[in-house]
Amino acid sequence: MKAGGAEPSFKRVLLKVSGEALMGDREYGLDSTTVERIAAEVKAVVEMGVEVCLVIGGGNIFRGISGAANGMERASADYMGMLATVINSLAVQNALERLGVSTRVQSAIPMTTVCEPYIRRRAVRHMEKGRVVIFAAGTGNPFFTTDTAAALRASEMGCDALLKGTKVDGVYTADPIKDPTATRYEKLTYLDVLARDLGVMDASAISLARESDIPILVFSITEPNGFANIFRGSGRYTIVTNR
Ligand SMILES: Nc1ncnc2c1ncn2[C@@H]1O[C@H](COP(=O)(O)OP(=O)(O)OP(=O)(O)O)[C@@H](O)[C@H]1O
Ligand SMILES: O=c1ccn([C@@H]2O[C@H](COP(=O)(O)O)[C@@H](O)[C@H]2O)c(=O)[nH]1
Repeated sequence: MKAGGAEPSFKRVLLKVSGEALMGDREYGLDSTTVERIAAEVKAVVEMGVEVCLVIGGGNIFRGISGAANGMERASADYMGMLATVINSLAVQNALERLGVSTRVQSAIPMTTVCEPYIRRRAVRHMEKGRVVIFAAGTGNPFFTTDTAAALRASEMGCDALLKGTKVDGVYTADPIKDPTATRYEKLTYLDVLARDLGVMDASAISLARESDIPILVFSITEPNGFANIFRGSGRYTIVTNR
């Protein structure tokens, strides 16, 4: 499947959805209309013949760093954040299955009465069978983020691209939500993102994607069809690669 006109074909991709994007206009938690819209876009992309796996953030429920700022031990707070991503993953799984999309949730923190534990070879097999695999609980380790989990799972699954769906439509010279004068890049290298300290994704995720040579496409998932349009050749995104 072609993405972005002149971009290479993507057969298997990992979509990272920020937790905050699942809030819609709410201040906290999940907006069911937004979850259903994103699920419908994932279904459309699967129907184009693309193998899709997902990592969902937890920022709409809990971030470890906020717990630590309020005096909690950081590792415990991070485990709470990881559990938040499991809640989001189950919500997205449910929305996909209501649309008839076959899915599996695999958690990096084993909770076998709720979902499968993460087993790499099993996840690959699910994807080969056309199932959407949702990787929950981040990396399973505190002090990391779901961006790093996304780069890790994309590497392990042999994905052709990591698509980061967030609230902004690409990478900017500064955070566009805080700085209205920030300008948008069309294309960057991993080293540019690291050297210019562009905060759209954490440095460990960028470094891992760089090592695995997996292009990162940053796009707005709050924009209707933001994800599906990338595969229709009409998507708006910033692409981060080695060159
Ligand atoms: N240079 C930059 N270019 C674009 N966005 C930036 C930049 N610097 C900071 N940002 C901010 O980074 C955010 C992307 O992170 P995002 O909100 O997706 O967080 P996350 O940790 O991936 O997910 P969650 O919402 O689950 O915490 C954007 O919404 C944007 O406001
Ligand atoms: O590998 C990981 C992934 C996540 N966490 C914790 O979860 C929250 C939510 O993830 P976001 O990436 O911020 O959406 C994060 O703030 C961490 O507290 C983790 O510890 N390890």
